[in-house]
Amino acid sequence: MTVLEVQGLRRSFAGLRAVDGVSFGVEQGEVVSVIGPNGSGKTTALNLVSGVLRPDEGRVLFQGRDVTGLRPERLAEAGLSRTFQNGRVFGNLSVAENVLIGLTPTLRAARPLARWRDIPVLRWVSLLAETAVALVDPPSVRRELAEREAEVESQLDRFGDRLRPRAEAAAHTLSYANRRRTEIARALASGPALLVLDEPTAGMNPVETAEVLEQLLALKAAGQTILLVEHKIDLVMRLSDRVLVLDAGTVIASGSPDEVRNDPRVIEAYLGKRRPAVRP
Ligand SMILES: Nc1ncnc2c1ncn2[C@@H]1O[C@H](COP(=O)(O)OP(=O)(O)OP(=O)(O)O)[C@@H](O)[C@H]1O
Repeated sequence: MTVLEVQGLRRSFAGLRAVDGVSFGVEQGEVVSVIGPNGSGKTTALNLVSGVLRPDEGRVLFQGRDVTGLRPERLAEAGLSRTFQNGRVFGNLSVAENVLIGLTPTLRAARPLARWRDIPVLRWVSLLAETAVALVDPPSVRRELAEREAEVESQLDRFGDRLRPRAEAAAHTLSYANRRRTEIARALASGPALLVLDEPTAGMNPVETAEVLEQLLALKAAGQTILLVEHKIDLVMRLSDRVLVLDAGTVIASGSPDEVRNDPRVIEAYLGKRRPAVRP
């Protein structure tokens, strides 16, 4: 089954074509990586897929549904979760609370009338209902949150000694690598059909990178569908089923890691701009 289908995406910034007619698909259980030199449009492409930016042209189909232009929170509810290049966490909340927030799209009792949020006239009714539920704290909400705590625990366990002992620590006290782990745990908490990761190992040392690679391989083995932007080519080659290479906003090559590694256009794009990225 095709989880994500991107058709002819375009997005310009002040005349600069950051993404210029990009099309690709992600099948269920696949890991697809997007690579390319700096400024080639990778993050913009992820932003278009995950609703952070609206495309000037093109369509995004998620699980067969046209979701072009939907906001990120609606996409999260539909099953598309993402992380950001710079590791966004809520600094004053604990690690466990950050992960709990990732479960918001799955809450039912705590978010009555959530589906009315997109209807301008009824939006306030939905907000009022959520506030009332928060103030009254009915047993159904307590039960739901207690159930969700088990999910938070299991996400923290995924990162073992790195996050488990720090569950109650404020996120601003974490190392950079642990913030990235917290962000991944938060994105996974809702059980997304598609996990979108923007440079999950950015700023990590080789040991930390190897650890994240193992965790991503475990996720892949468990059947998680992943779309990934990453500069670390060794990680991309080990993890990906397919690799998409962007240059100047267009797809210049796509295929298995081996096909892409040996593609002359890819070698040229990298050697012209970032010498050590691709090893022939
Ligand atoms: N909000 C923006 N406003 C103006 N220009 C932008 C904006 N976002 C991206 N760009 C430009 O679009 C082009 C593509 O940027 P993008 O961040 O998508 O590339 P990238 O491949 O992710 O780069 P990197 O590997 O450095 O993260 C770049 O020239 C960038 O300067």
